[in-house]
Amino acid sequence: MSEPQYQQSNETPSVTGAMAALAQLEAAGERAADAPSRLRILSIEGSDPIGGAGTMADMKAFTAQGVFGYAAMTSVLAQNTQGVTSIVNMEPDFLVAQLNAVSDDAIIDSMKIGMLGTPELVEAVKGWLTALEQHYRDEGIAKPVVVLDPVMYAKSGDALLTEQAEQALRDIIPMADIITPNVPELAALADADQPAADIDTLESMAREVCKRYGVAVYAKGGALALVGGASSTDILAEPSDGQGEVRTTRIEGRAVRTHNVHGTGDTLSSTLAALRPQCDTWEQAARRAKTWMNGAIAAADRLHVGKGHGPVDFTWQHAPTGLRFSADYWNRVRPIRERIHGMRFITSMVDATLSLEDFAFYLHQDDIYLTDYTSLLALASSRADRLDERVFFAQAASGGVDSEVMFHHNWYVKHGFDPSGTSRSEVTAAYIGHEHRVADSGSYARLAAVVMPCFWLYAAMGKEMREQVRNKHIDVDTHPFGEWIRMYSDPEFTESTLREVQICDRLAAEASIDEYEHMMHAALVSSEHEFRFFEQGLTRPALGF
Ligand SMILES: Nc1ncnc2c1ncn2[C@@H]1O[C@H](COP(=O)(O)OP(=O)(O)O)[C@@H](O)[C@H]1O
Ligand SMILES: Cc1ncc(COP(=O)(O)OP(=O)(O)O)c(N)n1
Repeated sequence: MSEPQYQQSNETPSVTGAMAALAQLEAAGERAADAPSRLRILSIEGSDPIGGAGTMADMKAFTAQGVFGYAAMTSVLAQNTQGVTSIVNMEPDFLVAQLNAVSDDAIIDSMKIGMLGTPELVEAVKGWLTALEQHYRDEGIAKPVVVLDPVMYAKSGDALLTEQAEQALRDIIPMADIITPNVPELAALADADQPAADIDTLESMAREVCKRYGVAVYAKGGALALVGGASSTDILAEPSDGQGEVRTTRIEGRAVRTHNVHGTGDTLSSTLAALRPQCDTWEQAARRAKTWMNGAIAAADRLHVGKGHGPVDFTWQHAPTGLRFSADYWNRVRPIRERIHGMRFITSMVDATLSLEDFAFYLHQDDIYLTDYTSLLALASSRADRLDERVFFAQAASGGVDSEVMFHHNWYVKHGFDPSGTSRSEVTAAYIGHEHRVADSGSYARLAAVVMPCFWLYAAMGKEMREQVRNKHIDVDTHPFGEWIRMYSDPEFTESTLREVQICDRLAAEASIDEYEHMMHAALVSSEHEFRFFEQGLTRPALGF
């Protein structure tokens, strides 16, 4: 008997459909074995030794988008965040030699053309690009995407294009798939008297330039983001048919209040060049580029590069390097720390004017909180991936918290309070709720971070309050809240705090940027809850205490 044959006619449509789909997947798999793993994008640009604009920005933007970058340099600049001091333009033949070095050896999927400097350099690129496109047509190779950034000036006001080169630049524009002028460059291309001062004018200029040159225009509106409003909007204008009709789309983003925007235009253009081959439309590529750009600008202030307009952070999706999680947290939590240290509940504890009733209310809420906190420390122990950390959290859950609970109990007895029957306040419930939600994520790192402020903010406060009491020449042993202050300034508690912080640093160093930010968010929200927790001591709601 012969083997059964899989003949189409004998199978149901769903089976044949599945078989065809599987065959397609298998064929794609076979092809993938020969396909390049990365898109290959060329930057034709001038340099920037400070690393924020030009070739350097392009290379970093390419890497951030997961593509491989080639670079041919049109000019070498002495520039930094404060401006351009000197420019050496390449000999046109030498630029062509660089371009040929790339195109004779490798395939170019996409390119970003930026600063071209002189009419001769523009002509050199034009000649090389014409020959390349002809060669790709002859060989049946897909035409590379061409993004042309019509660089005319740096934000510092320095001219990056000679006057004579401007006409040559206009002549090369039709060779591009898209041009990416900023506000003044768009006005120059539209022959407008004034640069656009609002988004409607930017849109009509982009429409005009798109119509005039027959290419898509991505008008970068950074200059408008700086003049106010919460949003930063760019305009995408595309020829919508062959009859000169233009479709415009507003590409919206959040405005970032920063002066660190050196190289934003270069970076946006090279990001578009990297993303277009990965997207179906310019609009899709533009939205992805804008979103990424926004993250890079939002992280720019923390880079601390240069004295002028600093660059954006191309690596914003990576956890900070050289900056520990603990240092990052301590810096970011500063406003909350300052509010805690200056709040009346704390200052009146130090000068011993806090009423015993207010303190008793706070203490009892703390009792309620600690019950849950202990269970979270125990959970952290069970999740710990290292024995020493498992032991640390287990000990903190039993020994550490135990001493606080004992202190509370003794204090009630000494001062004649009976906390039984008091329920958890909304503030206490909210803090506990936050910690449990973070724990529910299942992440050990986030759990370690969410419980950290309860160690560190108390240790810092204990230390500072003890100093303040000493400065007032009050003996901490006779101070009405001295025992509480002593508990949190105790070397053993400080040591536990240090260990907990070290654990968070270790976990953060091994975390992805996403996990790092989750840890940071968990810790910062806990810190805000700490502030409210103290605050409720004075605003205490009636809970039957
Ligand atoms: N302060 C800002 N907040 C948000 N986005 C900005 C800001 N400044 C610039 N951008 C964005 O950066 C990109 C580059 O634009 P722009 O700064 O106008 O270019 P150029 O550097 O060529 O002047 C655009 O997407 C723009 O919207
Ligand atoms: C070599 C080089 N090319 C282009 C620019 C312009 O960069 P841009 O992104 O427009 O931002 P600013 O530098 O103007 O802030 C440049 N500066 N250098």
